[in-house]
Amino acid sequence: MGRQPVAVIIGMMGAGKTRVGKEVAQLMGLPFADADVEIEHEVGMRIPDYFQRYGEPSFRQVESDVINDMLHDFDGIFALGGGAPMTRSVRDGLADYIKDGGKVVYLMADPREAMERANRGGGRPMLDGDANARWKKLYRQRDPVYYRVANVHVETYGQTPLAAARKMKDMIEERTVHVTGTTIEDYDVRIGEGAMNHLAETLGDKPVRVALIHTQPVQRHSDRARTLLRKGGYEVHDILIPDAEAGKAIDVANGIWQRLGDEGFTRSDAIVGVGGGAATDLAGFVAATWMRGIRYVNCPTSLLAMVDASTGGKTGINTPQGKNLVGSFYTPAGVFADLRTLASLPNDIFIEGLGEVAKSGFIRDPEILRILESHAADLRAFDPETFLGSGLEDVVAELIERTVRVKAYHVSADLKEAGLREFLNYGHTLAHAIEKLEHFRWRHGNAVAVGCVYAAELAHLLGYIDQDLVDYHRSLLDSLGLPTSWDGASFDEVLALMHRDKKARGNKLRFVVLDRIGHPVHLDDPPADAVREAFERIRK
Ligand SMILES: NC(=O)c1ccc[n+]([C@@H]2O[C@H](COP(=O)([O-])OP(=O)(O)OC[C@H]3O[C@@H](n4cnc5c(N)ncnc54)[C@H](O)[C@@H]3O)[C@@H](O)[C@H]2O)c1
Ligand SMILES: O=C(O)C(=O)C[C@@H](O)[C@H](O)[C@H](O)COP(=O)(O)O
Repeated sequence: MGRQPVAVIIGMMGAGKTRVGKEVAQLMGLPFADADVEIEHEVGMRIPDYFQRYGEPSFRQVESDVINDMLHDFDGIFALGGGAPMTRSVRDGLADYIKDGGKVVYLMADPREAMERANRGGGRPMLDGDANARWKKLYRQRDPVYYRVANVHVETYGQTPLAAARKMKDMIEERTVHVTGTTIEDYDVRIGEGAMNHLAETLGDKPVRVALIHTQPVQRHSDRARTLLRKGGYEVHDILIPDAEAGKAIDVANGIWQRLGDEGFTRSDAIVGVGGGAATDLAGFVAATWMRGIRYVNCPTSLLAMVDASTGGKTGINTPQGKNLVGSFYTPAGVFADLRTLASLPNDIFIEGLGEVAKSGFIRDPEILRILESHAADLRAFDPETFLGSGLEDVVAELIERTVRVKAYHVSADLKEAGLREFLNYGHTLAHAIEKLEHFRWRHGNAVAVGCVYAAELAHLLGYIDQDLVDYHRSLLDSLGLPTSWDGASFDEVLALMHRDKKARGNKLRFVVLDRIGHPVHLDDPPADAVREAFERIRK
């Protein structure tokens, strides 16, 4: 692929495409180009003169040629004239550009303001005659086309050009993973600063009430969600739940069911979960069970929830007998991994999330492992206060996107975990036992790190992998600040809990092991002595 614009801006005359586009280019340190200026350069005269001399069809042909050339030969921010997307060949060019990863941004300004600005400027052949009436007619024709053609929609009502440009920059830089599947409605995982801005657009206009489920440590992020929801016109019902695993409990779910009943939640209302994986697991569980299922959206705020828990539809609670023993597969309508929320995430909880990131590298995407290796020291030193705008932010965004893609790959093909999805459970057979035996004082991602080393030892004992790969598990996880050993209980206690793992069948244990990096396999009913010996090897 050659050069292509970082973003193409479309929208009505007067929406501010040039003004805002120039600001965006400056913020991103990129060149800016305006299609109309390029056309004037090409034809050697001003556009009104060209229109008058040769007419609109000839102008549209030149416009299309110039734009399609620029789509392959310009690598900055490119603003198009208001009428350009109405030409078929321009739309085709933009569709190909999107397929190659391009961003076509519909700049949606307040129509009244845009109309006034367009009429003030003059020199617009399309507005000859009654300018207001012409503008309104064009708006009615063009708005639905812009909306369809664009893959990024930036609403700037009442904002200054700089504020609009900042918002557009965030949205251009956003990454999206599309989750599909034959048994689910598709949804997007949006990753970026400001990703939460998509809340209302994703919930749509059906819900009247929205239950905003969150924990206390993420209060400032749920406050932002509440503001966005209120702006979207919803009646917001704030539901504070106990933090971390204490929130994943039947009495918490029961308390929320009572509130939803008392506060009149119907099937068309919705739930938004804001917080770490425990909060999003619980929010999803309540959504799955209330009236047998209502719409929900996750706003994960921990790294672990962003890369794993918020996506894929495993919802649930713990019981006194073990981790996640009650729950359902119920997919969200959208997931917003807003990187701004990481600016309050404590270092140890960030590092914990790297456990699931590494797991995804081991089972599917070796590039994740390479990124982890080359940025281990910076990742380990994660500081929420300096994170946003730092070089590390891009690295973390890339890791989140890649890990979510690994998750999407498995859940799209096998939502209900008939086989393939079990690979996401690499390291979890032991991890869940550790969490339970440690009374949930051990963080999930830390337990998964130890569990991956255990699975590697088991695989090595049974001849699947060599010692080097076991050592690599230890050295990589250790370099990230993750634990690789545990000695908190007897083998018999661990074994009893591993038999309650959801992969177990009858009296037989079932593990996921690797036979090489990126290639997991199922291990059914392994020899008892290997199961025990692998455990001895992860003890301190
Ligand atoms: N459903 C799934 O597919 C899936 C996948 C992986 C993990 N999980 C579950 O997710 C849970 C682990 O998630 P977790 O690691 O996020 O733990 P967590 O939800 O317990 O959150 C960890 C702590 O960090 C706080 N926190 C979260 N975001 C914060 C922020 N931005 N600023 C300040 N504090 C913040 C939380 O309030 C909590 O105190 C486990 O229950 C695990 O079983 C589920
Ligand atoms: O999505 C999955 O499937 C996973 O197994 C992802 C795991 O990382 C996650 O911890 C999940 O909650 C484990 O689920 P469980 O079914 O083993 O309870």
